[in-house]
Amino acid sequence: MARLPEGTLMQRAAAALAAVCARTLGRVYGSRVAVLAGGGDNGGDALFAGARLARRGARVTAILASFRTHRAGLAALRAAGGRVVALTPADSGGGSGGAAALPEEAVRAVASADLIVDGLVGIGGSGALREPYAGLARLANDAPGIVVAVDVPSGVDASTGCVPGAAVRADRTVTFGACKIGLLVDPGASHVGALHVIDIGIGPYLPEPGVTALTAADVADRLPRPAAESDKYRRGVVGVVAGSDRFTGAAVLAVGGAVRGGAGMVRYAGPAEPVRLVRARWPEAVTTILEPGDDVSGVGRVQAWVLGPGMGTDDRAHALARSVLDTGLPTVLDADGLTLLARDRSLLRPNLLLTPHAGELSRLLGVPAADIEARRLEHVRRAAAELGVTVLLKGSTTLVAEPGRPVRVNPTGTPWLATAGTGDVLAGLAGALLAGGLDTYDAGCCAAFLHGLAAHVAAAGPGGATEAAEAVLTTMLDAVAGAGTAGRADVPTAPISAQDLPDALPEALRLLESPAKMEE
Ligand SMILES: NC(=O)C1=CN([C@@H]2O[C@H](COP(=O)(O)OP(=O)(O)OC[C@H]3O[C@@H](n4cnc5c(N)ncnc54)[C@H](OP(=O)(O)O)[C@@H]3O)[C@@H](O)[C@H]2O)[C@@H](O)CC1
Ligand SMILES: [K+]
Repeated sequence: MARLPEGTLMQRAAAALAAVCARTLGRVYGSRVAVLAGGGDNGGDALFAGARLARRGARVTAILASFRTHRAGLAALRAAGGRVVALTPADSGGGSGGAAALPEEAVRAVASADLIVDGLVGIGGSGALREPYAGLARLANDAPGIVVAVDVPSGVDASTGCVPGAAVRADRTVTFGACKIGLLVDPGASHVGALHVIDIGIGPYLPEPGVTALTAADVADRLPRPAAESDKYRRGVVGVVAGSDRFTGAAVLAVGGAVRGGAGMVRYAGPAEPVRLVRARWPEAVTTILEPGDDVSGVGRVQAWVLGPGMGTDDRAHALARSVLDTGLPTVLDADGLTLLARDRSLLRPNLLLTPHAGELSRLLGVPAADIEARRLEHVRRAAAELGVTVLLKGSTTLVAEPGRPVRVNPTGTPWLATAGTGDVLAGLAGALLAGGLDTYDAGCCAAFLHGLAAHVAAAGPGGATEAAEAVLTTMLDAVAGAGTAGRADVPTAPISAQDLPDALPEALRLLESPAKMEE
């Protein structure tokens, strides 16, 4: 890299950025483009890209947020016929700022632009955006034009995904070299829009990432597959301790996730009413009625447990949970099981996969849930380190952390999953993968991946399932792996319920197993 002439990387970045802008505009000639340029190299990228668009006939106005502007970029823009609006000290807005403090010319240029290039700050940004950067970010968000962020939406912390103040909400983000962590982790991830990862030739020089994502091929490689000589015991028997007379659905859903997740056998143990319902919906499950005070010694041989959804948190539930954990077998601990653990840390064992949402992690760590949502990466890492186990933090971007390994971010999530009971299915599915021999880290990551894919399949319905899943498998994952462009398929979708997920899992698995389709 040191041998590349100065500016080569920026030229590659600007060329790719201009190409994405041109594709987005459709017709460049005569289009109106506003370039928001900060004082660093991120502004330089944006100005050079603006110059390229101006040379193709776009009417480009650059708004300079800082007195220190990238000189060569500014010269190129001017030479290509671009207009420049420089903000003066009075435009800084005295800290409170906002659009009102910006000159009319800048406001007009942004409001009337077909496309706005956000080159305010990139990986060199730190802390909440100051004025006038923050005001320009808000202006861009309120404008009707398409917003293309350069490297990172300004205001999003590239290394954590935290958004400490005003931030650009982009329709597209063109990022260079590698996908930054902050583009994958919420709340930053929800500012990114469609993601384009551009290889500018610095791959070999990048450090080991602290966050990674599994591709479809990675997941397919890891999934346990029955061999010719497999019997139900070798494929893995998963024991499910979930549900209660009050919460019967949790039992049915967790068992469903385990059955459809490929377990050789599912044993369910619980009170008589959920046992009846489990048998009605999943006749292949082997059930044991637990009377109050029973432990799991009579349940039979299992290789992994799913413990917690809907089981309650009273003393009996506590004793039952302890009897499961005392087996020492790999266990997915979810929902009420996590509440019990938050109250009694002596339940902690090695070989656990905890699957909290932000509220449950908040109780485990003694940190407000809002802090967890704002700094998800930090808190999932901290939970894994403090508890010494694998932690899967559910949410709009699910994260899986294990001490000493990179955090894995799940790329298949969808907002349709934010509905009651979906977590029970995830717990059952992860349990099936644990029983099949995956370790807690891979079981958590693969379960989250398949769960998200099944949700896309279910939301798209039979007509659009394949298209929806392929869109997730090809474009999005390529982008995460650093190879291209991400976009979501325009498949019509509808709300899903948790019970749709077990039924969608077989189709999700089939699509995952058809590499030809994924590589098209
Ligand atoms: N690395 C590479 O190989 C390549 C990198 N490339 C590009 O370079 C970018 C990194 O450039 P960079 O290092 O110059 O930093 P950058 O993101 O422009 O930010 C610095 C500016 O932001 C300002 N600023 C900071 N925080 C702020 C705040 N809170 N609120 C307001 N202002 C704030 C800060 O102001 P200052 O603190 O100096 O007053 C300074 O002016 C990278 O993202 C990519 O686009 C490509 O060309 C390809 C090759
Ligand atoms: K930016």
